Amino acid sequence: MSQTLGVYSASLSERITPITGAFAAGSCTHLLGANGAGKSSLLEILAGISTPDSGRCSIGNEDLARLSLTQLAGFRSYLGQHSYAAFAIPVSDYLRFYAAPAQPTVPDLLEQTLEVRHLLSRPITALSGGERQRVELTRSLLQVWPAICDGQGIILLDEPLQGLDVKHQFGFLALSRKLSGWGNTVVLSCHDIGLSANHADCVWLLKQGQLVCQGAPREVLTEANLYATFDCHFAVTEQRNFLQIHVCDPIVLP
Ligand SMILES: Nc1ncnc2c1ncn2[C@@H]1O[C@H](COP(=O)(O)OP(=O)(O)OP(=O)(O)O)[C@@H](O)[C@H]1O
Repeated sequence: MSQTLGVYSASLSERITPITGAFAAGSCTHLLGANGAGKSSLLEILAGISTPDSGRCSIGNEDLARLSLTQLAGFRSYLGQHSYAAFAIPVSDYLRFYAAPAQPTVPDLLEQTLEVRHLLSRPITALSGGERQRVELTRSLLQVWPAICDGQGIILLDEPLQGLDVKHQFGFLALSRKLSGWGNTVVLSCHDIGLSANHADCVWLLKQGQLVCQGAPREVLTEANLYATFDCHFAVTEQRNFLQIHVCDPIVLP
């Protein structure tokens, strides 16, 4: 089954107005927009956690609503913004609890990127914010790792970079591209426009629950589109094949 994700006129009361679009299998899409723009709400709809009031979602040729949670759990990972364990269990137990039966240990690729091995014996509640986020990212990918290895995974991540230091941010963005390169569908939300400009195959700009535009970063991340989305003036330049995006007009307080 191809794992292209589609939304057709999907809306969620006062959070998302009807949105239509597709996230291609094998692509890494970043959702960008101001606070409250609807990024988390859209991810919840795509994950099957929130049911749209109207419209529908599809995975390949299947209607998302027709898939059971057990079926989804085999290939779809979702990491919310506040997915934190509340109990002081060791990281190793936490990861083992969620891991796919066929992949009980952390694969080398995840370890190289997220570096959680030295944290395994520590209580999860005693980690720093960024360390916990690395454990949560590991957990969410470990859960569907066999499907990811087959290029059949759907990976939905709400602000995966939150709390990560620079090295782990870049490492994780490289990992996201690698996993989408294997055929998986990756959709994540991000607040760093400059990083998304250079690490996404596709970006969606959202504002007040609406899709402003979507497409390849170089086509979509124009000064006009960014102003329309964020109400800030941006300067977009290119250096050594990298897009550089800065706010160029400071917001003047009264
Ligand atoms: N559970 C909820 N019930 C009702 N409204 C909600 C709920 N969660 C979010 N909202 C509202 O829906 C709108 C979209 O919120 P959402 O969390 O999707 O935005 P976001 O783009 O992810 O924002 P942020 O960047 O701050 O995380 C906001 O107006 C928010 O107040």
